Amino acid sequence: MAPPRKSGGKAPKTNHGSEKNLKRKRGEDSLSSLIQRVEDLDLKGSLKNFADLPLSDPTARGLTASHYKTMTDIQSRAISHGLKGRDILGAAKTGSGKTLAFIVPVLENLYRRQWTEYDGLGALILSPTRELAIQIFEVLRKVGRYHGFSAGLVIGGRSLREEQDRLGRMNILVCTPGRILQHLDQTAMFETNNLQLLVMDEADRILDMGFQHSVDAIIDHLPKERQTMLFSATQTKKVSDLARLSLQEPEYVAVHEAAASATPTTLQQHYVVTPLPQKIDTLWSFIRSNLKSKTVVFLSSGKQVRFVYESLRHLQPGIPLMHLHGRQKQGGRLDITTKFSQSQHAVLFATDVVARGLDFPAVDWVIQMDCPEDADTYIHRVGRTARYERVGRAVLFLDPSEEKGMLLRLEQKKVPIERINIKANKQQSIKNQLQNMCFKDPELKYLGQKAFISYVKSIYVQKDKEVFNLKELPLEEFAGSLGLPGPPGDDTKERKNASWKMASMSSDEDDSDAEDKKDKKDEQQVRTRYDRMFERRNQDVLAEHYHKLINDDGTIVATGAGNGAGEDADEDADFLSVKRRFVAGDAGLDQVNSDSDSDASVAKKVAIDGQEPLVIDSKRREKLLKSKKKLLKFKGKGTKLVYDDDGNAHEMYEMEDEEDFKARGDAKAQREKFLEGETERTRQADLEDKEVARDKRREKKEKRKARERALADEEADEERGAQGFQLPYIEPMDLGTPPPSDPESEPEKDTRRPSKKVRVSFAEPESSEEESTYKRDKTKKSKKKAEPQIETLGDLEALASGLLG
Ligand SMILES: Nc1ncnc2c1ncn2[C@@H]1O[C@H](COP(=O)(O)OP(=O)(O)OP(=O)(O)O)[C@@H](O)[C@H]1O
Repeated sequence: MAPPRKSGGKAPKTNHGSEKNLKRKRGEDSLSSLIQRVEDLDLKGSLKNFADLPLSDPTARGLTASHYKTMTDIQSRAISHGLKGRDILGAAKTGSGKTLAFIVPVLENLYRRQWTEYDGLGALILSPTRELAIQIFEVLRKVGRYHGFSAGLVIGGRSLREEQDRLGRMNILVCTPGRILQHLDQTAMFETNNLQLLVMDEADRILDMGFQHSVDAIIDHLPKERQTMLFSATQTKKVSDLARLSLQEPEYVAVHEAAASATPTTLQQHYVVTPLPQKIDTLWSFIRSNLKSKTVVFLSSGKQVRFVYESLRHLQPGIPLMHLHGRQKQGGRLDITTKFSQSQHAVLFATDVVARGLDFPAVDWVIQMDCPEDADTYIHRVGRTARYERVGRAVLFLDPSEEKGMLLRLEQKKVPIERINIKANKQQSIKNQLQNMCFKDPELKYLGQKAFISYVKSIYVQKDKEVFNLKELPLEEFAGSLGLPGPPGDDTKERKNASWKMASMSSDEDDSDAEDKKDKKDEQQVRTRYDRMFERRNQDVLAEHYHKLINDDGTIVATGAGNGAGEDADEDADFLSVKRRFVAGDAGLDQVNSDSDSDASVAKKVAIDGQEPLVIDSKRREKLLKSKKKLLKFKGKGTKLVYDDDGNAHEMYEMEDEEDFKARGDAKAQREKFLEGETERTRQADLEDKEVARDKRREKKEKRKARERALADEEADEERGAQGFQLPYIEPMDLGTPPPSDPESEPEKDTRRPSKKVRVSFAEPESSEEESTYKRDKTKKSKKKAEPQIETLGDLEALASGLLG
């Protein structure tokens, strides 16, 4: 931040000028000395503290203010290379401080180039998830607070247009691949020609198949001559990846390569062998015995997460439960992330959307209820605990069929893990409660069915068949453990129970069979409200889907909807496909509105006014039949009627009686009189129309003027904001600001630059009081800067939007 200007009388012009020159000279000297120190930096030497590094004053102050003093291993090794502009492949254990290892070089390398907003985008930092991007942005904001760069967070969730307007002014962007690609393709003002640094956090994830297309397209937009830094706990060294990124003799900085384990030494890792049908009981028992802990539970899909969260929530374990998966709305995801971060005791059920990079403070346990797809995913998941020298514990649940294969994979990756057993007296079964709940609550049962199917699919699509073997899994018992009467679509099981029988009235049954109809009628009489709900909700729907998935012989068939484990794509559309069926009869329109419990999935015929019946075989058609307007087209043209004073209806143009007509006089005279009357009526109508048109023109003009006035006001506001008087997160600053402790040495403003250009900084907004003083007197500058009140990620989002503003 620029130090306060001296108040008081004006200094003589000549003195002022020479003072400025002096300051500029000092600034230039300190910059060239910094550049020299970086050149002289010995890459082999091991530095311990940030203070040992050749860093600019704003970065050094940012680090101190954020309480970073001693460097971690990866920081002391990677930052030196980064400062020298080398390409880096950085690999270090989870929670070991990789974020700072790239943030510091980003800030420093732009600083030494004296980067300003006129130079455009200088650094692009890519993250695979929005949550991680926000976290990186927060670190950047904290450490870079004394710099004058503009920084933005581009992760979607707001309109493209809003972001477009601000993107052109950014020096550093933290973003997710999809969103930035959208801008690169569509935002005219967004130039990357000048880009100096590209960073990929969780690089192996960004470079994998899921992001391949986006990343390749992004790289196409970037200049080849740039510094590239890739970081991950499980780093890629694939030559093909390095070629894709045009890395130039990258420095492989792998801190844990020589270490005995790939995971933090402060992390205790265990596994329990718990057959698939007992997993949920084991989880419940674990939660009940750890009510004073903070735990993350990983599951393989969003549907699993939802079901486990909802069902355990109903059972009220005595600790707050939260859930997070990719299909949730952005705002909700951020709220949960913040809430869990701030919680002391809580359980978060999550998919791998939180497996990488997220730095939740003080997590005690990581439970992997569903086996991770590979050892790398395991390492990232357990990395949510035991971060930066803290202790933590992790437990992996393995079905007996997964034990051998998974342990081998973990051993190959140097993950030390030991078996533990569950104390028999602590194990509780919630099977009966779940069955009860699913019976009473069709929504929950529906979630259970979806969870079951998504789990089966996730196992089926796993690549590592030595670990995942669907045939070995007791699926029937697994369904039972979720509170389901059997695997969705398993008719034999359901037929055992009379109350479930109606559920098997699937689309395969022949309605023309009179016997069958009678049976159904009888059964209908004993059906309960729940029975009807079950039929309506899910049995048929999921049964069909499940049949598509599983052949008669029990083997799995490819459905084309094979999503990867952990993928949360909603297949509801598939589930809800309804077979065409017709019911005889010509029920009236009312039938559409009647209770559709028993035949929601069955097509109906509806006759309208004796016309050819319409077949209702889809929701869309049923909706159509409820729309009066749309139905008109089936009703034929109406006739316009006029009513006399007695309320009798008449045709519009009824023929008059001839005698009556003659009695009124000569036909010619009558015609002329009629014409005269009509001419006068038309003239009057014309006058009225003109009046209305005039009013409309006037109104339009007034609106236009109001718009122009508002625009002019806005421009004036912007103008004021551009001078640092109004917009909250914008403040004019100089690059290369020397320490404020020495106000004399502040380099002068670069007078070559136009004075009204916007400079966006990491600096926090002034307090409102200070701000108003600031506005009143342009010459007085607030001496003190308020610390930002960033308590939640929501605040951070707001700040990010501010920075983008
Ligand atoms: N030099 C340091 N001194 C003190 N704390 C630090 C230091 N560097 C990082 N930390 C803290 O360590 C924690 C983990 O850092 P960070 O998130 O950068 O780890 P990471 O290596 O990126 O982890 P992951 O592999 O899970 O992404 C953070 O809370 C961070 O504030």
